[in-house]
Amino acid sequence: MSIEVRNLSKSFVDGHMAVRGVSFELGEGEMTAFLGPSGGGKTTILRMIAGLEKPSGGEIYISGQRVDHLPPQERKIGVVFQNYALFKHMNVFENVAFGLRVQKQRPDVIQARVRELLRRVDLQGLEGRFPDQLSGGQRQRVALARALANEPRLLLLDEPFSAVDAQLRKELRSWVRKLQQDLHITSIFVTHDQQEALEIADRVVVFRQGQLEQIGTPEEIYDSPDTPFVAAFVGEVNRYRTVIKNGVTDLGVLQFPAGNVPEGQEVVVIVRPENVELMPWSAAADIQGIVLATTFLGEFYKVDLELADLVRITAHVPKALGGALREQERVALQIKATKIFNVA
Ligand SMILES: Nc1ncnc2c1ncn2[C@@H]1O[C@H](COP(=O)(O)OP(=O)(O)OP(=O)(O)O)[C@@H](O)[C@H]1O
Repeated sequence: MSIEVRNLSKSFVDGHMAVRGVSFELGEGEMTAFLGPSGGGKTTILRMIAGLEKPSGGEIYISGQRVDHLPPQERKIGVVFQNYALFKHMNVFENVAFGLRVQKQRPDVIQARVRELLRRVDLQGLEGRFPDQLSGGQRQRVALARALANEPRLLLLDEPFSAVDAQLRKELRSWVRKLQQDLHITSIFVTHDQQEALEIADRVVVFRQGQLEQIGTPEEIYDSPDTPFVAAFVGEVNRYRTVIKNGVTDLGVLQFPAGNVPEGQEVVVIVRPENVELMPWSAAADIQGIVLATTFLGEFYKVDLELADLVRITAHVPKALGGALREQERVALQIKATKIFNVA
């Protein structure tokens, strides 16, 4: 089911505008990540879509049907929250069956549906356990099965794995992605972890201070950020503030072509560390630098350098190269600006 939000806003009783005129459209069967720093409005938007919070303004449509006046149970939405929110006094089977019993489904239908869901979330055999007899990851899978029980047309996941450790979180993430694709269910996944958003989603929506900063595929958000904020939030950056002079950025040694940015314009230049290439030193190289520090980060080395004019830059380089670099070593560099933003 597609979902469309038009000019959605929310101010709480204290007058604080948590969401400010947000509009977007998400395609059928897509997994969308809502990404942004704490307080950006992600949870509030999700709760308004679910019907748990009343919008102050704007409209919400699911498959073209306006739903913002409907109570939550009539929206056909499944929700999984970060705190497990299972019924403690019910076993796994009853937790998953809960919504079906409310709907007064026949016992044989309930049996079949719950078994099918527990198979899907890999929890066969644990039907009789109670929530406090399960691991954190198992509990979240029960929560997911429960959210799917009534065949929702939309699945909302609010930081569902934030309470489990990093390794398990990674596993659950790829597992939920596979389940979502198997079921082809339109889903929204709230996270403030950029890695998680890029990995799990077909599309990413970045929020900041209640406003939508950018919407796009993970590649678009990473490679073509619309704002310096998005660039810095979805990856590491070198960031320089300067002006355009003689058709290039006025950064001493870093003279990036200004393109169609006018003379005298103030700009922010963003360079991703992987766009900084290190090569053996040569006196003829346009850009030369000195290695200040190297840090091993598992898949690559982070290398901090100083260039002429005291310009500092960080590079991410392959292991074979990074491991051989020494502090104070001289190197040549090739640097590509990731993006040049005009400062208003
Ligand atoms: N019930 C409430 N009453 C008043 N203010 C609220 C309420 N709920 C949220 N807010 C405020 O609205 C803003 C957005 O909060 P929200 O939880 O939507 O952000 P978020 O992006 O989901 O952040 P987090 O990642 O921390 O959950 C925050 O400034 C928050 O303090």
